[in-house]
Amino acid sequence: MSINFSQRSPLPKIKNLVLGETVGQGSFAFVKAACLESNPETVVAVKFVHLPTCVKHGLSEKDAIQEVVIQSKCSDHLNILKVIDCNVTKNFLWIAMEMAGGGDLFDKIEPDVGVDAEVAQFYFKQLISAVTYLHEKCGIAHRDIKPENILLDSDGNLKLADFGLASQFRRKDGTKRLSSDTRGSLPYMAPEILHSRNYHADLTDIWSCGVLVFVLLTGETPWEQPSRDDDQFREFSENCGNMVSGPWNKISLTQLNLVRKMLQPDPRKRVTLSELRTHVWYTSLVSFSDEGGRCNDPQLLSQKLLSKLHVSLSDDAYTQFMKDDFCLKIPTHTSTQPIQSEIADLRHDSFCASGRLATQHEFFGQPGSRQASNPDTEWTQQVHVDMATQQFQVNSIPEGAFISTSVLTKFYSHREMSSILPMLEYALRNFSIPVKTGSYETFLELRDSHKLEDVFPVTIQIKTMDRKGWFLSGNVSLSNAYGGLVLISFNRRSGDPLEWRRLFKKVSLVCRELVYVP
Ligand SMILES: Nc1ncnc2c1ncn2[C@@H]1O[C@H](COP(=O)(O)OP(=O)(O)OP(=O)(O)O)[C@@H](O)[C@H]1O
Repeated sequence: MSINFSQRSPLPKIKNLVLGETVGQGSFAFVKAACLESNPETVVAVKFVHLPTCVKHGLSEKDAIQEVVIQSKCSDHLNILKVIDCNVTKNFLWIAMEMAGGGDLFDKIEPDVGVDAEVAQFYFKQLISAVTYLHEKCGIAHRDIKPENILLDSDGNLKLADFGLASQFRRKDGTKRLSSDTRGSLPYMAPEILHSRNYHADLTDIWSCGVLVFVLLTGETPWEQPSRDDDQFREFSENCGNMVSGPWNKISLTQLNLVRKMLQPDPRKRVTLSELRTHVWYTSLVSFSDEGGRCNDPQLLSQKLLSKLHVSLSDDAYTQFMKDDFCLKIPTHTSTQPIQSEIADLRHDSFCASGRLATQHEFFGQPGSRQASNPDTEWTQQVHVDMATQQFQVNSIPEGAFISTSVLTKFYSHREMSSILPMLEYALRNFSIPVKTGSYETFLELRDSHKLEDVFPVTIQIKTMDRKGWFLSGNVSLSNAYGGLVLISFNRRSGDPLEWRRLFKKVSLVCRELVYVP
């Protein structure tokens, strides 16, 4: 799905708000930072849902509005993304929400590794707290709990978002309504959704939380779908959940016991939320949070997150990778697959253009940037404390790391565009991602037709199939950043985020000469 909303419809004006940079884009919507006209310190996020695109893909305007109505009803919890205001205009539904300054949770999960166990515990506690509030106070089941629908605030607290599939399972008189539709994302979906005629939607949320904890602890989903056609799920069912091989090996006993109770295929035997809240993983304190479960040491949390995030650019990794993966171009299960009909070329992204890249760090002001007075030291500090840069470092994590406010699938380059573009093009093409040759020449043409400082950002669209055969799309965006560096950012739009990060890591390794490592 290739959408350029800006070319199709101009953005509506929103009273009292000044729109800033684009902070994210999904299949139907994009999100911009905005601040109050009267108080620029107050920053919010505004999501613009493009209604014609929704309708084109079978989602009615009413469905899109219903999502906001439900989310507004349950906005009174620390771990649920707050809706502030919304309205419908000719082409857009806009929703002003609290800004999730820490970006997406999925972006902080290392594929095949997961996150630090204490970080997993912290997010498990916050998620169970949010789901308890949703079920017990609001009578609403989320029905699409997965890392892609979880954002973080700038202190790293979890914010459950995307209520597009949520439904009211408890009636006003307290009785429960059964569900019968097949909704959700297959790897996170409870088996009864596929196999039973009627089921309790709230119980399926507990299953999805179990899969999510599994992903946090291992960096992969336990199966593709909860059906007997899936080898992993069949093995799990045949062994009554007693799994010790593969990714299950990475989980310690206490957590394994917990995950198995949540992944109980019989919903009547599945652990309840109140039982989960008595589990030691829920009751014991996390070193970087207060009694209320809120993060009180974001720096420690960032360091713990970073301790698992690593992109190796070493000679060994490079040689091994070139030998095993890259030049062989083995199709089926080892690499991405082309979608032949679409060949991406380099484009000027007028929508995100803002001259020099205004990053969220600047928008909000981050530790280290406020006090810095010398522009040279300012950019070095910014780049060096950015989690994205630190993931390439082999040694210690420097003091001052902060929860990254934008995607981690990015690197800075100190090289010229004449080196960057051909190398990126070479890497992408060798991962079977169709990109037109001659992107540097295209860049020069674009530069001639724009003012030099206005040519950025330029983007290359990516549409491919991941190694499991699922659609994966997004773009690689090149912007001018601090100190003359070029920021190369891989922005996922749809598909498995773990696969997206795998792709980013491989491209970074192949293009390692481009990557700026302090
Ligand atoms: N409140 C927010 N604060 C900061 N960033 C946000 C916020 N809401 C969304 N984003 C960013 O925008 C991206 C796209 O938003 P979202 O996933 O809601 O769009 P969508 O089109 O509804 O998604 P989908 O493709 O799942 O249907 C998110 O991945 C996230 O990076």
